[in-house]
Amino acid sequence: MSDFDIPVLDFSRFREGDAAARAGFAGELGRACRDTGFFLLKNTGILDAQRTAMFTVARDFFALPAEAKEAVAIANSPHNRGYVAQQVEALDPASGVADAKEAFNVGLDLGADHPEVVAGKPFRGVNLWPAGEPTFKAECLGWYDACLRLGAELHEAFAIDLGLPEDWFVDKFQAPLATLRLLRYPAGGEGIGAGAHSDYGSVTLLATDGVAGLQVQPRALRGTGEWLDVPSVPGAFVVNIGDCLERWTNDVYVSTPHRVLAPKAERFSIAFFLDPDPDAEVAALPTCTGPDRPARHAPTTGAQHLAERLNATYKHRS
Ligand SMILES: O=C(O)CCC(=O)C(=O)O
Ligand SMILES: [Fe+2]
Repeated sequence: MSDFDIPVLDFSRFREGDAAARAGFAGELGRACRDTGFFLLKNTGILDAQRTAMFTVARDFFALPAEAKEAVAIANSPHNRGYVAQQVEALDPASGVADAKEAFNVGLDLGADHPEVVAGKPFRGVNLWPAGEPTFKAECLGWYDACLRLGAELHEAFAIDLGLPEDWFVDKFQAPLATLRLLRYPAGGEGIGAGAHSDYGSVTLLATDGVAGLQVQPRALRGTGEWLDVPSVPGAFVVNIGDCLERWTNDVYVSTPHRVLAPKAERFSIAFFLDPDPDAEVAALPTCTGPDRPARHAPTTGAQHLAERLNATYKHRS
């Protein structure tokens, strides 16, 4: 396997396999996380029917009149939820080009009377929902839960690969900072779909409709101006490591820059960004540090890390 491979991993080996199969899966996963930080994950247990329904409601949402979408604009939420119109966000601000995509964010679904919402805890707030769209809300929350479970199981495999107890991450993902993001890239091939960036969280689970456009820049290509197309396998998730897990693993796992070209045909994708609990300590893992590898980053928390990454100008790696 070279730096250029985006391997396809079979999650049923981990979920249904014996200890040896689970260890084998974890080893392959670990290699992908160290090399490219991107892999495809098939046989996740999420049914095609649920995936189809999710894409259908996303398509219907973006087809609503602009006023209906603006009524749930992210500007109305202090907690990173709601609708983002085209040309509003620039994931690569240094490029001077805004993203052609539009998006809708859903966070952990807490009621207005939840103690952490009442207390005004950062990122803890109510979701914004378009009026009269109960199916939209139900599918979004169903997808959110399915991704949360899958993300938690993946962290068991990360723990095995990293030489930690299998349940090491469990108490760090009890009520995590996770964001579901529906994305629509308009047809036409103008500008950039989503500018070059790395993701902020621990891991991202991405479902796409198969329309090409997503590209990654593994370490070996940095500075060359060359990008690698991410292949599409029907039903499989594109999974990538984000900055939080890179930091947690003391840079053993890699959070790889990626971008989305403006597609010729309309393109939809459903991203799920999984960050740990707000108060979870994110400090270099004991198995990723040693005399030859001192901790490279100061300890932080889930909420602090996310706030810094959302507020800061995006990082530029040389
Ligand atoms: O839509 C995609 O394929 C990727 C989107 C992405 O990278 C992001 O929103 O962080
Ligand atoms: Fe991304």
